[in-house]
Amino acid sequence: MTAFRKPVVSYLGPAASYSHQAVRQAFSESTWELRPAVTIDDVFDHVQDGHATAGVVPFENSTNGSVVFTLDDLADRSNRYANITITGETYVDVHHCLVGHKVPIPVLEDTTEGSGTCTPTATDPSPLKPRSKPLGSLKHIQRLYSHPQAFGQCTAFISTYLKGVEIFEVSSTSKAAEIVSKDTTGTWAAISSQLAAEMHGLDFLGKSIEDREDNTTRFLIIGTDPSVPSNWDEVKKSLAKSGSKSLVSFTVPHTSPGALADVLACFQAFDLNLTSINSRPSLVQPFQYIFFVEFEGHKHDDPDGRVKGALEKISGVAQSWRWLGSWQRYR
Ligand SMILES: O=C(O)C(=O)C[C@]1(C(=O)O)C=C[C@@H](O)C=C1
Repeated sequence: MTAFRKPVVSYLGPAASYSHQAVRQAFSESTWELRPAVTIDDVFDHVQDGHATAGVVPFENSTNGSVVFTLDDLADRSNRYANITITGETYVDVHHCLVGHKVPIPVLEDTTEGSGTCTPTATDPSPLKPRSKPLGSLKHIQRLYSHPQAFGQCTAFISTYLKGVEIFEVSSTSKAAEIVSKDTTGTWAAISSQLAAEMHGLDFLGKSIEDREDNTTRFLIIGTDPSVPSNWDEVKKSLAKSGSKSLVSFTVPHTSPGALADVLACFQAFDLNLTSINSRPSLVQPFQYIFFVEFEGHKHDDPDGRVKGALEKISGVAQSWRWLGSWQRYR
């Protein structure tokens, strides 16, 4: 008798990362094996090479913008991820904690919190006010670990209460908590989820330290099978209710004026509403770009042929282009 093996979905780990929350939201552990990967590149590799059926990767954050690691993999400059397509999306509300070790014996005169006001500078004349205060002294903190996206989401708290602290960018927020749990000096701290702190037995030095209360990250679900699913009729009903989105990447001839506008006009010509535009360097020539356009519409659920029409028109004006997927929208 052969044991039933669950299909694998890969995500940026270790456990208790925000990607872990996203994958648990979108995939049931009763039918899927949720497997942590070390980097976003690894998630793409595992899916492309068939070691995972699906992957979950962060795409954009409402406070700090695009996740460039994911865009770079989608740009696929060396044709490593030729079979990857986007099949879905999910959103996670992101509330960061500052975690580490409390000062063992608080110093009497150390009230630490300060005024909670950043000093205005020439480059930032009206700095953001942090939303929350530290839960105790931070004077002992010398190192701060987190994922670059998380640093970008907590700028007011960091610049107000952790000025001068050395910053260490690591592969995920849960990795940061894991690193800090091994600190024997008591002077390191991490920005991570509450769950990661609890998992590693760390103290809470701050809660809700993100700049904005509505801080949300959108994750994409990736796979390698662009064909229509077997339960297509059911899927179509959901698409009709919530709508759908598609993503294309393209390059344009950089010497011809208006080339980018020509591609954008293809969407306008077929009345397709754009939902996001991004770009990443092509790495072919300095200051040439790969563009990403996300729009409302689905390649396989396109009764009036608008998506088909736009894609055909794009192939006539772009230097190169690629459909990266169509999926049900959640927001
Ligand atoms: O570091 C994590 O916990 C992640 O899952 C990555 C990530 C990201 O890259 O955006 C996910 C959500 C938050 O925006 C911060 C970090």
